[in-house]
Amino acid sequence: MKTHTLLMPLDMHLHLRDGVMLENVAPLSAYSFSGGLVMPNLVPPVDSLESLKAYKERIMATIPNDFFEPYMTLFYKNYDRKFLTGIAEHITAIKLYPAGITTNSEGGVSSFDIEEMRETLEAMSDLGIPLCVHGETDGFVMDREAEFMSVYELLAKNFPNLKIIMEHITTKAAVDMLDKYKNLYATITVHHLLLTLDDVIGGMMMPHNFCKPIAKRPEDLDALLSVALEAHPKVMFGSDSAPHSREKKESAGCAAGIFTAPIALQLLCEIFEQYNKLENLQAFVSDNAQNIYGICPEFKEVILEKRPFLVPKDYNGVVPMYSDKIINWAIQSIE
Ligand SMILES: NC(=O)N[C@@H](CC(=O)O)C(=O)O
Ligand SMILES: [Zn+2]
Ligand SMILES: [Zn+2]
Repeated sequence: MKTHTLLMPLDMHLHLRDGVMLENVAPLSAYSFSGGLVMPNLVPPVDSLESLKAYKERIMATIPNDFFEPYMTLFYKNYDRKFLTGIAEHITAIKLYPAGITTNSEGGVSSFDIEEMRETLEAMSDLGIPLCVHGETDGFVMDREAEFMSVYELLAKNFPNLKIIMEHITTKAAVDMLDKYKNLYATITVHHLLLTLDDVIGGMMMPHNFCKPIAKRPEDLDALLSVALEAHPKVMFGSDSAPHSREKKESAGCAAGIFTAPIALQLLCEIFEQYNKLENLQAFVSDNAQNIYGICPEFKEVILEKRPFLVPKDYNGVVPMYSDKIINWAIQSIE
């Protein structure tokens, strides 16, 4: 049987939620990943040292028997230097959301006035805290990410020593930015390596393929594949696994977010094998992130095997992408 081994897989964009949902999904990530960058968009957002520490403890309590590092993030506000100096050692990044643009982002940034942000972003540069960004404007839905490129350029030029991570990129426009500014990086999800808008609304409407940013055009998918399959050193895997209850997904007013954490590595193997690029998957799912963030995850070895795997209908009521469908790779063992 064909197998493929991955060492210390990392998921550098992960929603673990809170409460019962946290208890349900955190063990699924902890099973197959060494660590993940945990998003701060709880209600209310994680925006203080107290709430950050308490959230990390609640995460750790759900995974008593697994080695899994929750790399914590703080919800971006125009924090002052003193506050940032005190919190720097407790966080891996700060996550910026434009106000109202995605799930639980109401308290985000409503104006990208560089002068208003200068103190915070200069302090982050000096302290070596990366800035992760959900990069969408409030324009027409298919153009939101491309329109946001001017904001990335403004940030990259004004803060040349700030590491800026374009989160969950979905367009050729974003891919083209990677080689233009030395301080711009990106995460790519597994679903954006598989889906276009057709898979969301091209036939029957598919709520479990609906997320922000929405999947785009075939040429965008090709651009994402080109950098992911080569494991371009400035891109890394971030699932953006974003669980919502079945009720919130299968309803009028479907919540944005695709739940992929438990099937992400299997799907990545399938994609990379299909394009004969399995040898680059290790860099995409771990090595690049280690270099970009300067992190050293705990040892974990995940052996995957090529065999039909029926994706569960749901995980305690949370429906994954490709629910009840057969995919071609499965997890064989983990050490
Ligand atoms: N990606 C999504 O569609 N949803 C995410 C938020 C986000 O990452 O934008 C969520 O928290 O549900
Ligand atoms: Zn986002
Ligand atoms: Zn997200």
